[in-house]
Amino acid sequence: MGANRKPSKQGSLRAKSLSASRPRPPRAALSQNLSSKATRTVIRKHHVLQKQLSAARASSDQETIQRIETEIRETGGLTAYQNASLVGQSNPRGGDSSKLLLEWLEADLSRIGKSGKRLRLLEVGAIHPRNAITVQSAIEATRIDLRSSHPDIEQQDFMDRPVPRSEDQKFDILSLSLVLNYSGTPASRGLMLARCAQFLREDSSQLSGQSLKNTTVLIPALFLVLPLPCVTNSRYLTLDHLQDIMKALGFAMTKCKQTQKLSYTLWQYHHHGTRIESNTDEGGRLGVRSRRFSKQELNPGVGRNNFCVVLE
Ligand SMILES: C[S@@+](CC[C@H](N)C(=O)[O-])C[C@H]1O[C@@H](n2cnc3c(N)ncnc32)[C@H](O)[C@@H]1O
Repeated sequence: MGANRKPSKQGSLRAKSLSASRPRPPRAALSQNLSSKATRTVIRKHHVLQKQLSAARASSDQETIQRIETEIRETGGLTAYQNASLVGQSNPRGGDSSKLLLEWLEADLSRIGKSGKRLRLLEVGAIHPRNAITVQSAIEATRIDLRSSHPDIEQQDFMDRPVPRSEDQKFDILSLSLVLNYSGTPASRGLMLARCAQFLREDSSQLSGQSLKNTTVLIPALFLVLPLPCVTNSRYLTLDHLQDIMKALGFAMTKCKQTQKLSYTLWQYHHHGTRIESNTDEGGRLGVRSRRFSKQELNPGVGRNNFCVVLE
C-alpha cells in the first residue's frame, strides 16, 4: 500500500481508549492462566504507572517517585508487562509486526540480497529474539530492550544508546513497534523520534552496489507501530500532525496500514528535515531556529485520549 495521508479509519469518531487497542491474547495465553482481561489490566496499569512516574520525576517529587516505583515492583514490573505484551505478538492477535515491515521492504531486500550485502536494522523494544526478521538473511539485526529476556537482546535504554559517530555505525532500518507509546511524556516521545533520525544512515543506496536512483527505495527507514487510538482518537495527535512533526525531523511517510487495533507506518529518512529553519534577525543576520511543535488541541471532544508528541 502506498502512502496515504487520510486512511479510511483516520478521524473515526468512535471513542476508543488506548488500552482497548491492545490486541486480544491467543488461546495459548489462556492456557498459561493469562486471560485476555488480565493481559489488558497488566498492560494498562503499567502504562498508567509509567506515566505517573515520569510526571513525578519531572517535578522531583521523591515521595511519589518511591511510592510509584514500589507499586510498579509489586505489580510485577517490566517482566509482567513484557509477558503480557508477548501474548500480543502471537498469531491470533495479528502476529509479529515485523512481517509487515519485511513485506513493505521486499523490493529493497531483494536488491540488497542479490548484491550479497546486508541491511543494518536496530529493533528497539525487542521482547523476543525470534521474529520474521531473524530468518531474513539480507538483514543484520541488533536488538535492544529496557529489560533483556535473552542473550541476543542487549539490555539498553534507546535514549541512552550512544549516537553513532560514523555512517558505518548507523542503521538502514529502525523498528519501534509499540515503543513510542511506552515513553511517559509528550516531550520524551518527541525526543525519541528526533533520536531515531540520528541513528539512520543518510544514504543507504551504496549498499546495492549500484545507484538506486529512479527506483522505489524505502530505506533508510523508520518502522513505527502505535496503538490505533494514538493517531485516530487523540485530542492532541492526528496522522496529519504526526506527518508534520516527522517532516520537520527529515522523515516522509511512505507506507501506512491501519488495522482494528494498530497503526503501522513506514518513514523514509531524508536527512535534511525542516526542524532547523533559517531566519533573519532584526539586523538582517542569518541565523537558525529550531522548529517547535507544542501541545495543541486538534481534536476536541469527550471520549478522546490525551496521547501527544511535542518537539521542544
Ligand atoms: C509493548 S512491548 C512491544 C514489544 C514488541 N516490539 C511488539 O511490537 O510486540 C514494548 C517494549 O519496548 C521496550 N521499551 C520501551 N521503551 C524503551 C526504550 N527507551 N529503550 C528500549 N526499549 C524500550 C519495553 O521494555 C517493552 O519490552
